[in-house]
Amino acid sequence: MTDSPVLLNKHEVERCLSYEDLIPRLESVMGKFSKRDSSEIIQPVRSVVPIAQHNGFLGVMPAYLAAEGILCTKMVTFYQRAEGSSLPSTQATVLLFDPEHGHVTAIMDGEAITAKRTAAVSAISAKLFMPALSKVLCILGSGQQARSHYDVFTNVFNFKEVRVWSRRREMAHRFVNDLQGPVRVCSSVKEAVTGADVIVTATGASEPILFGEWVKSGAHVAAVGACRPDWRELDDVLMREAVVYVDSREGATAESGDIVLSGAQVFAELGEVINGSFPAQREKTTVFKSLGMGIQDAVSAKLVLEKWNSEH
Ligand SMILES: NC(=O)C1=CN([C@@H]2O[C@H](COP(=O)(O)OP(=O)(O)OC[C@H]3O[C@@H](n4cnc5c(N)ncnc54)[C@H](O)[C@@H]3O)[C@@H](O)[C@H]2O)C=CC1
Ligand SMILES: O=C(O)C1=NCCCC1
Repeated sequence: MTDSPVLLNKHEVERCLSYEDLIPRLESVMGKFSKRDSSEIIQPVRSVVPIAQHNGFLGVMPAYLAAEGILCTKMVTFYQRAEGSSLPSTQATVLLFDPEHGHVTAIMDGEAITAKRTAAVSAISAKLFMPALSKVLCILGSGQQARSHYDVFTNVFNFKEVRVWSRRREMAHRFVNDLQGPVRVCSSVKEAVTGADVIVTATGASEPILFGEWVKSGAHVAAVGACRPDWRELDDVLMREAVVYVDSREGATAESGDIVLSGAQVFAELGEVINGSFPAQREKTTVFKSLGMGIQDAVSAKLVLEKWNSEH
């Protein structure tokens, strides 16, 4: 008879997951993933089931990390909601298994994991690719990802100015009112991104909202939205002129409209830069196209369980 799985809600998961612990684990696992050693890591591309009647998708994201003894899957739904809807667009549950015997050891909220690990990975990309002496951060969008990106970027870096743009100005003001530090609300994407050193795109857009002609040469773009092969956040000019990094080449080819439809070449995976097999071209305009990976959820969930176990 095995023990019942530990059940952790969003509040507990949030409390048990710090960026300080998360960032080094994500760097390590993404470096290992990019070595493509299947005796160490197995992570297929996400399976996606469209729910066309309701503008949604179900994604299933399994991963096995043999050396760390982590067997995990996340189930995530993402829905294109009407502006101002009280329901989150991204909802998720993460299961951890005992890899030796196959039973479930923990069932936890995946919303907090998704928000934090995605923002932490973008922060890793910024650490590698943003211009030296970056002063201005710009966030496009005002939802869950915008908030987690604001939290980690202002924690890890020292920006002099933070700007936010959201489709409805009122939502940008609501976002800013919840924060401690000063943030400038901008009325257009062009105004928000002009002169910015780092731009985070975290919207539900399916057509380009960020145009290369507005982006300062040498800026770094962490592109988090547009996770379907026919969705875009960035235009062709930006995609073709920038040096493009991705989290996973297979994921990007299967899921990123910004890459597939622009015909942009992927220069390297983030893990390949972490490993030293490809350079970080910090002096050029760079795009990190993030789609999200099961291994990121797996190491995050393990951290949460370790912390929780240490307290009980
Ligand atoms: N790369 C990754 O690992 C992950 C990516 N995502 C993606 O990140 C994006 C943001 O996710 P959440 O913050 O959870 O969603 P959310 O619903 O909390 O926020 C979405 C934001 O996008 C804005 N928006 C929606 N449609 C828009 C449009 N057509 N044009 C401009 N702005 C628009 C909304 O006003 C809101 O500010 C989504 O595309 C989601 O699929 C989410 C989780 C992980
Ligand atoms: O990695 C994830 O988790 C997600 N990626 C894209 C969209 C929703 C969730």
